[in-house]
Amino acid sequence: MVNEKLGQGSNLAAAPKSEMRSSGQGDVPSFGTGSSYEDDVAVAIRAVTLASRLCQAVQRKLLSKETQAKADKSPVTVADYGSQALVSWVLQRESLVDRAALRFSMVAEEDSEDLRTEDGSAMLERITQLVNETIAADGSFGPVTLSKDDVLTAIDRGSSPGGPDGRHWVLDPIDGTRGFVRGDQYAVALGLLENGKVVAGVLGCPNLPLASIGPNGAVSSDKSTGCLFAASKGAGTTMHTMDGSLTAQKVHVSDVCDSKWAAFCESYEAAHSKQDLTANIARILGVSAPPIRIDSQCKYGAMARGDAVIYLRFPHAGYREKIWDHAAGSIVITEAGGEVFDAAGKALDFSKGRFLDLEHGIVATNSHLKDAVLAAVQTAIKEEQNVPKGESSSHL
Ligand SMILES: Nc1ncnc2c1ncn2[C@@H]1O[C@H](COP(=O)(O)O)[C@@H](OP(=O)(O)O)[C@H]1O
Ligand SMILES: [Mg+2]
Repeated sequence: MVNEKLGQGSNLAAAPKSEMRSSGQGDVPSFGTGSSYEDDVAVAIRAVTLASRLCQAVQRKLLSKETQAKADKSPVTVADYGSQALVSWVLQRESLVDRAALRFSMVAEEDSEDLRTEDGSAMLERITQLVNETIAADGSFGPVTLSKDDVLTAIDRGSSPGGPDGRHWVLDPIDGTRGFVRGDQYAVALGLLENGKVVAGVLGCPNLPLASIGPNGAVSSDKSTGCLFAASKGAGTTMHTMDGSLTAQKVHVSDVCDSKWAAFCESYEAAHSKQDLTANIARILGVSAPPIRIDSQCKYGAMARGDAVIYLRFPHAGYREKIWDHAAGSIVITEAGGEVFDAAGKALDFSKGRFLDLEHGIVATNSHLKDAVLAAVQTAIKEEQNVPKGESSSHL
């Protein structure tokens, strides 16, 4: 639900920080709410926008040689590394004039180990070229060229363990790698933790339609794509167009009170979330709309503007959630008026290091539906536990 205009935007990444702070007639919108994280959000928008451009360029000409398998078999692309290098480089660069310079810490998904091997050297070359092309095309950073070592160093700045104290940037350079490789949805997700709490978050969603992807969205004639969501504690959530061409708007979660009308979203990949369990939760709630299945934290962005009313995520046994998969997305939801919690109804705890420590599953919805959704989740989990192995609880 888009309900309030905030500021003008045209070229988010290209403007110097001083202009980003202004609310005057410059190219870039002020986040403009008097938030104490205004500067952090402005820098994060700049970093995420630049990284998203690199990802867009790679996705356009995705070549099979640009993917390689990680030890855990998930696909990793040149863009994953390039995105992390760029975000890290922008944050570090801005932090040099920032009071937090000495405490710079980033918890990020990738590390450079594979790139430091002989096999990784061609890929490192390509990443360095892409990073430099992206910086040059932006034009606002002056004549700067990163060496391969600079790129490796920037990537490895993401190795912080995080934890309960101090400030930590939390980055997923490409969330939804599978969607990215498939040519579908993905997000560049950057959050900021302060003493274990998420205080700011920016989600770049280059392929997300500006129009709703909810049950009624198909009627829109607006087929343009590319959204960026920005949130900080106490300041709400705004949606910007990725190219900055339209006015940034404040967004709010849906205020649907009857779960019968509440569309829900979930992972596209069945391997990431138990779709028989979520189907049963939907059945208990009386939801009739089919699930909206998309990759990445784009789900959080879409929900923050009301496309879906519920987000359900129930990984298969043994999976441990990482903080970068939810930090930015969770504040985008909570600042848009929603709630994010686990199957016990507890808020997510980002203070435990690189992993989330939670009671099975992640759920988001509005405050009207929290109790009903939580009750349905707990019922469905109990039913699932009573079902003999091999049978689906949704058939009960
Ligand atoms: N077996 C599994 N169960 C749950 N989540 C998984 C998973 N394997 C990978 N993931 C996580 O799911 C994320 C994508 O979320 P979604 O399913 O919402 O698109 C992945 O992010 P990356 O693509 O950044 O690795 C990864 O962290
Ligand atoms: Mg991820």
